[in-house]
Amino acid sequence: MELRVENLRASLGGARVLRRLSFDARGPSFIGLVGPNGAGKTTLIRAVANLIPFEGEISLDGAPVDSVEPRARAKKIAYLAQGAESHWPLSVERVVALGRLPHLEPFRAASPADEVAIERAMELADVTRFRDRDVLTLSGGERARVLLARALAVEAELLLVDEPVASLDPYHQLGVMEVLRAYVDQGRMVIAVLHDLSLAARYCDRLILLDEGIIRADGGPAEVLTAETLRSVYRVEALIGGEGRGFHVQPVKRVE
Ligand SMILES: Nc1ncnc2c1ncn2[C@@H]1O[C@H](COP(=O)(O)OP(=O)(O)OP(=O)(O)O)[C@@H](O)[C@H]1O
Repeated sequence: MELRVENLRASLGGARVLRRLSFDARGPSFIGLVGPNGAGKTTLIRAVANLIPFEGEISLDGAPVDSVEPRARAKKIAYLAQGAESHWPLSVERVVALGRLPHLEPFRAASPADEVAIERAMELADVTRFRDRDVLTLSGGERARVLLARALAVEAELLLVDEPVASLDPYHQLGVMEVLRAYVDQGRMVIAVLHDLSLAARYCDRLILLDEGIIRADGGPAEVLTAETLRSVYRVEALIGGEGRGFHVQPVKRVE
């Protein structure tokens, strides 16, 4: 899978949110999209999912995303929105099964491959024990994992997730990062919007740091999360240490 973003621009409500943004990503890759509030992270992944109008080019394996037939696109790209909610009183299993919709032939029941994907996704997101529960009766963090399972069940080559760990306890934050890592290690691409810089650095192959609609840094976690970028982009002094899975960033003071 190859993703190319070339000269991407997008405006929302008359305001320019993304300004001439370009990057390429290839092969199995776990990309963390980081940056301060309002930087344009959600807008960028919504553009990649072809959910908002944009100028410039976004292509997947050479095909512009806006030219791909919607059902084919829904199989190739899964998107989990920030704070996504479930509004209907469906069982957990039914909600996760919705992730298979792009794969279903009209008026056909789920195939064995669909069943396997649904079971696997529930297992990965640690929600199998809730399978018969009404999703509306779950806690916020449990529901967030069900919605992640729905996105995993798509088995898309590109998974876009917006703040997937925001409402989770530490155990499940690590669990979700491991699940996303494993998804990439199966040969797919994940782009995750993350505010927890330590988690981002420890699990992602690459970080793209956005600020005011432009890419301010792009590279390995230690290259991107320097004292200088944390000061100039996030406006914080931070303690940075460790490497690999031990890498950590601890913001300690605001810079005015
Ligand atoms: N419909 C809209 N009309 C006007 N401005 C908008 C609209 N939607 C988003 N914006 C603005 O676009 C900018 C980028 O928003 P976006 O949601 O992409 O940021 P973000 O980096 O994901 O932020 P956060 O970390 O706070 O979720 C923000 O300043 C936001 O206020």
